[in-house]
Amino acid sequence: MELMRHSSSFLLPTIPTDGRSSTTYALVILNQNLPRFTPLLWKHAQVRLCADGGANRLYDEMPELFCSEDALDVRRRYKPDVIKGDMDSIRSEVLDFYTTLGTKVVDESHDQDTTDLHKCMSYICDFTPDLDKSNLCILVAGALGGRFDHESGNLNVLYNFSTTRIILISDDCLIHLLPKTHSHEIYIQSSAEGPHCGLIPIGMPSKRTTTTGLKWDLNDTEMKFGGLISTSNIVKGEKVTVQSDSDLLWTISIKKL
Ligand SMILES: Nc1ncnc2c1ncn2[C@@H]1O[C@H](COP(=O)(O)OP(=O)(O)OP(=O)(O)O)[C@@H](O)[C@H]1O
Ligand SMILES: Cc1ncc(C[n+]2csc(CCO)c2C)c(N)n1
Repeated sequence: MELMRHSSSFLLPTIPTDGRSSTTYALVILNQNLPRFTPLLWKHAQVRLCADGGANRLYDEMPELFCSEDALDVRRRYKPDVIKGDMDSIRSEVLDFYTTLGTKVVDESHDQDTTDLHKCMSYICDFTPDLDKSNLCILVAGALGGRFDHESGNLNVLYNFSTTRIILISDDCLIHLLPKTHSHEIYIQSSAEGPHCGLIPIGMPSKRTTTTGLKWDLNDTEMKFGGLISTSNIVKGEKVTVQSDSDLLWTISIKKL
């Protein structure tokens, strides 16, 4: 079975080069509290999108993260490449502001069956020919901690685009999918994340999951909703390994620095 490596290097000020081909990051900003480290994610990303009302968050909340600076200067500095969605949440002054700066706007108000995040994923996957997708990782800021229907829709996108690396991020934690097609090595950035973590079998039960590197490791253990799921687990060291017969969600806390 092929090995998949994971590392939250995007939480670090500079991404270490380890000899492997470097990751290309894309950033999607959602309509939910902007995580305090969004400027770091922005710096690492090569393409930046707002999902509809996510543009309001960028416009309103980015200046709050740079409170000693002029708000207009901050807004001009953080100009998204694309705003895409059904455009029922973005305010007209925000749309006008970014359109004038040259942001591309993709109005898909005709599609009322997919979420604005889903629309942004399709854009990154299908309409960014210049983006190197050989090692692409999509960071989604503001994906958790709000309405449960939206949170569930955001999780569903991990399954809709299960062959793409996607990381859902809030101020408190991150979540990504560990596909059953691979065994997984997760390198813990202990200055920025942990120790609390979880392995969640959403979608279907797992008959057998085996881990190393956790305080409560699983050893060919069954996990299912209605039975055992691994919450409030703790990472012990630098590396966690996971192998499972089911897709699992990996979640880990983000440290308040
Ligand atoms: N409260 C929330 N919690 C988590 N994610 C959210 C929340 N609100 C919005 N999002 C995410 O941000 C994206 C854009 O949000 P926006 O408010 O523009 O969506 P919407 O479809 O217009 O919402 P609504 O259901 O209120 O009409 C959504 O597709 C979703 O992924
Ligand atoms: C079964 C079903 N439930 C809800 C919606 C509504 N919906 C889902 S995504 C979306 C767009 C949000 O920007 C809307 C309105 C639907 N179409 N089908």
